[in-house]
Amino acid sequence: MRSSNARTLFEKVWADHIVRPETTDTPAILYIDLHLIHEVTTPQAFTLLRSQGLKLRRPDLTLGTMDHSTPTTPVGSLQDIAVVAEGAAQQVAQMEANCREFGLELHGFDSLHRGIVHVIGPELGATQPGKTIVCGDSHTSTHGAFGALAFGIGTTEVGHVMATQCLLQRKPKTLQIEVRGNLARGVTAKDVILAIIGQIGVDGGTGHVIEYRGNTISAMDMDQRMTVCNMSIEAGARAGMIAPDDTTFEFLHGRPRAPQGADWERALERWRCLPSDSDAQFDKTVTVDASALQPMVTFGTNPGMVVGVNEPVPNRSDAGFRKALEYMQIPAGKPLTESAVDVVFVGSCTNSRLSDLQQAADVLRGRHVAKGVRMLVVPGSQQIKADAEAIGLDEVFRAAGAEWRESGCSMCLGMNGDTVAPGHLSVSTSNRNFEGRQGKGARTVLASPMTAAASAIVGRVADPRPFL
Ligand SMILES: CC(C)[C@H](C(=O)O)[C@@H](O)C(=O)O
Ligand code: SF4
Repeated sequence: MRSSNARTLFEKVWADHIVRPETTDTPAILYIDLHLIHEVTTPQAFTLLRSQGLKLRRPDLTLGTMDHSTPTTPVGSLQDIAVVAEGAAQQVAQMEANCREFGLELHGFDSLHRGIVHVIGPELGATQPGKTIVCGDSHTSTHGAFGALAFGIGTTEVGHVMATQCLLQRKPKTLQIEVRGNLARGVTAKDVILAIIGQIGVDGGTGHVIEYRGNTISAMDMDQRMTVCNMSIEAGARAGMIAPDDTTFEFLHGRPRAPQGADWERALERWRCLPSDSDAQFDKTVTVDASALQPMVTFGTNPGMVVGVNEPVPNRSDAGFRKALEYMQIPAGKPLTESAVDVVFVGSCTNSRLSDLQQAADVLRGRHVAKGVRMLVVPGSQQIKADAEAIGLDEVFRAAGAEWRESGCSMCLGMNGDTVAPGHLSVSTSNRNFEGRQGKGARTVLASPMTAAASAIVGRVADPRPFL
């Protein structure tokens, strides 16, 4: 039976945070529970605050890290960063100074919790169900895996949130993506989200907040759910969300910023009310059969240009498609397994958590990276680095001939000096394969950690399943 007040997860979180409702003339004013900040998109906002003599409205709801411009080779001090990349050094020093001046918590160089902003929020337990979370970064959608409404904002909006803890927003529409079926061995959350983007297109989610549902999603652990939500933005969506459940609660329990004791019990009560009502209506519905999926790889210059690793690259005559294949130097009609690989990158906010590293290590254990291939493994946070080292993953990577690095965004976008050379082909576990994303003229194939590791061994894009 339909009841008129049935609501989706998104609608519940939205309604809980309305300070002033939307009208035809004005967007809604939305209260923000957590503002994550990093060194790239904050300098202008701090300058604005300073020039207007403003303080942060809620420094206690603001959490900073440095990730994009930080070196992944060990450095002794801030000064050493200049050696890596000059602009980067300035950004990092400025972030330190700004956070000190405004009294903000920053996970700087010495912090065990420094790492990619979308990795440390969940790791600290700051990311929680039902929260509104923003950051001047498009992959803020990652935090939606916990049933939070989380999205990227522009630099001007970063300033608004700093000054007011609020944001002007138009209410997006809702899109449910129902993913059903058990994943075959060697097929991961990364393959699921790449397949979804392949199916609905890079603008398939435009104007919508996606809720991922179905038994494939509920069977996923939090790392996998984060991988899925992370790439919502690559389907054009405003945000991606997954209903919180026991998997979510177990992940959060006991983390430093999660509620404790009686507060935890009260939080659980609230969180259990968040999932979409059974008769809630979505503006749009898409169904995906995940049981038939194979490992996916991108062949073009957007994440929607994707095929199964053994499938031939499709042939289309439109100019955009031709241009993408030309840039990628990938022929239509042949599978990517014929393409030679120069670089393999395991990392980024999509796939740099412990289980991702474990999957790559499982493929590499006792094997070696092919001659001429450079493989870089970059954990998402210093905590993940420590956890990985505690179980010997660093040794597996080093023994295989891969480089084991400090945490950060690294080669995902190459702001810190970790780049792919012009013309080189990189198999990357990151989320964007745009022209020049990993370096000028670099060619990027997006894939799962297992596919990336298998490709490193073979020296061509490779199906990981024979290595499992
Ligand atoms: C630098 C930052 C603004 C950017 C983003 O918003 O996503 C980056 O993280 C990216 O992945 O391209
Ligand atoms: S890892 Fe990549 S996608 Fe994620 S925040 Fe950093 S640059 Fe952006």
